[in-house]
Amino acid sequence: MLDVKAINQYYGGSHILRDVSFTAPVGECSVILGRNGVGKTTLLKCLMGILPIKSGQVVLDGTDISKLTPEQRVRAGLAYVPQGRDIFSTLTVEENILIGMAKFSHSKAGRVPRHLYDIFPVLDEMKHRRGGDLSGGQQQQLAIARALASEPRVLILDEPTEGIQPSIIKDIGRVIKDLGYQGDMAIVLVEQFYEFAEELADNYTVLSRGQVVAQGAGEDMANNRIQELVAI
Ligand SMILES: Nc1ncnc2c1ncn2[C@@H]1O[C@H](COP(=O)(O)OP(=O)(O)OP(=O)(O)O)[C@@H](O)[C@H]1O
Repeated sequence: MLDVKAINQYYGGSHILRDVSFTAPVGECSVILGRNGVGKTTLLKCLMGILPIKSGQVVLDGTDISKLTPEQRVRAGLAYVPQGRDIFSTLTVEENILIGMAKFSHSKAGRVPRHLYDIFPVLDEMKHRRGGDLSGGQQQQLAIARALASEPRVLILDEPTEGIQPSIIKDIGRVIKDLGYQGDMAIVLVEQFYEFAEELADNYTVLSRGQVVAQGAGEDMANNRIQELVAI
């Protein structure tokens, strides 16, 4: 379980995140919603240690990881699929996935586990192609496979549907749902595509101007009119 406790973050003098707290239980998809610029990506970067926090705590399975470097957090069990995907375009699909396994010993880190290609068959077909030659949707699948290759306890996804065609959005939704059902990782999903978020959410947190303004169970999102809070 990931426990985020009263995080505060600043860019220079601008107070971007204000006492943001939420819990992401294992086996659940925890959705973070909010309009453009409210601080969602900043929050994820703080969870990963890419940006420092001024105060608050990030607690993974009871251990405070707030002071760890991003690399140490990956070793501790966090995996991050950034907005824009950050695929290495000159490396092959297989090499991109292997980068996600860098935390493992040499013997294990050299081969892509079969189940990742079973989850994303298109990556198996294209494993010798360069990452840069893939479509946007295929790159998103590759970025998720690379994150899963580290066998995370917490999978953190920043807008995985952005710029992706509907058929691949469906595939990605199915994968996220299945990962939740497996029950061995917590999923944190930042998403602007409301219907996709509502479909997957076990619980939700809405941010506005860096603050939590609504929180609850995914099944209550419609009744609580959450879409109105995030409509652009
Ligand atoms: N490096 C930076 N320096 C200064 N301000 C920044 C920086 N990065 C982001 N900001 C500002 O911080 C605020 C939060 O940005 P952030 O990218 O976290 O929002 P977001 O909710 O993820 O938005 P989007 O949905 O557009 O990705 C915005 O006002 C943004 O302009």
